[in-house]
Amino acid sequence: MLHAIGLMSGTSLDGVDVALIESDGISISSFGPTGFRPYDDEERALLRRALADAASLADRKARPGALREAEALVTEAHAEAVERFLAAYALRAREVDVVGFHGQTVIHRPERRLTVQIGDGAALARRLGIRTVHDLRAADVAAGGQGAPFVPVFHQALVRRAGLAGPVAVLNVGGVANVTWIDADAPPIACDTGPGNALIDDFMFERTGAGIDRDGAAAARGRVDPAALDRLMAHPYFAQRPPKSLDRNAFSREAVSGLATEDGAATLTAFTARSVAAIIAHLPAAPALWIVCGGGARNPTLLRMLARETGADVRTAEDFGWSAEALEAQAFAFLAVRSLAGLPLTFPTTTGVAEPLSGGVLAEP
Ligand SMILES: Nc1ncnc2c1ncn2[C@@H]1O[C@H](COP(=O)(O)OP(=O)(O)OP(=O)(O)O)[C@@H](O)[C@H]1O
Ligand SMILES: CC(=O)N[C@H]1[C@@H]2OC[C@@H](O2)[C@@H](O)[C@@H]1O[C@H](C)C(=O)O
Repeated sequence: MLHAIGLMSGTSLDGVDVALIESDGISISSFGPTGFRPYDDEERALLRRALADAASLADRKARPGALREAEALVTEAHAEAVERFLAAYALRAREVDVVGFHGQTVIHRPERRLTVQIGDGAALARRLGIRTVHDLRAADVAAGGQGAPFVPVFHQALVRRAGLAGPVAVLNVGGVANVTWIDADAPPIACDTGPGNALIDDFMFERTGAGIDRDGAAAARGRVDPAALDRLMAHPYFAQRPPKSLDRNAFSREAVSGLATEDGAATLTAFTARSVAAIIAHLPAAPALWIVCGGGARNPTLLRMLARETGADVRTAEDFGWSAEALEAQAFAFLAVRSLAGLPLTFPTTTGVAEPLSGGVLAEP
């Protein structure tokens, strides 16, 4: 068993999640503490500029425009996050066997065999004095895979550890939503389902300056506009069979631009719920249980809409003693251990690679 720290900075641009686990990459022997290092408004603005400057990237090593400055910020923020975490829990770097460093996705175009997560893994390893596995998505995309989602193999370990009979769906609602369908020991089936919180966050940022509909309060007061929801659901992505994945900015919120803020929030929240339910038609069997993780698990309005749209039992990661917020960081700790062991990170049924494939680049301190 190794002590591994996982680091995730996701598409919501809210900050760096940190988690410590003990695992051999197959089972999880213990969950350690978790941490979070938020981005401040200035850092988030720089990351948004970097996302915009990355839209035209063709060379995954190029760092035009704000990307070089943003990569330095991402590396520094992750280093600070780990250093504060170690200090908070009186841990020493030599007690950590490996760090799994996802970095910050700035562009994801698997159809062009291009995915870029900024963050300097070699610099982070040197700064922390800990072996660091980074650039975890590159091998999958280079092999023709979707390059996402990567959490399914960890979801499967969680479901197995909880002794849950399948079929169970584990749904991560981050900026983008992704689902893992798990039944017994069959390979997990997974894909991005559609929008998670990103459209809601961006809409609320535009209308109120706060990049969140906290507790789904605005959506709860609003009314879903059926015509706008139908327009949103007409996107061809929902008819595609898995494996499939998304860039954060894959969907437009133009359909709700004419709605009042609360009705727009309600309609975008319903869009997330209905697009999640649309994946059921592409699964071997409808899950009777959905376990929601990611920040969206904190949105009761979304959870209510998910239960209505799926017709299933919708619970949260916390209901099972998991950490909704830190689960992705835990996953990248698990994936880093698997990378060191040469175990597969992705599968034909999760990203569409031809064979189970390992990945990640190891940087020694
Ligand atoms: N109390 C809350 N009420 C409503 N939404 C919330 C709440 N707390 C968090 N969120 C949502 O969760 C988001 C952060 O979730 P999370 O950290 O899972 O995203 P992420 O990991 O960056 O995304 P991704 O998994 O796509 O990379 C916030 O941007 C916000 O939209
Ligand atoms: C390219 C990329 O960073 N994709 C993210 C994004 O955020 C959620 C969803 O889209 C998922 O596909 C993925 O992250 C999670 C951690 C994953 O790979 O499982």
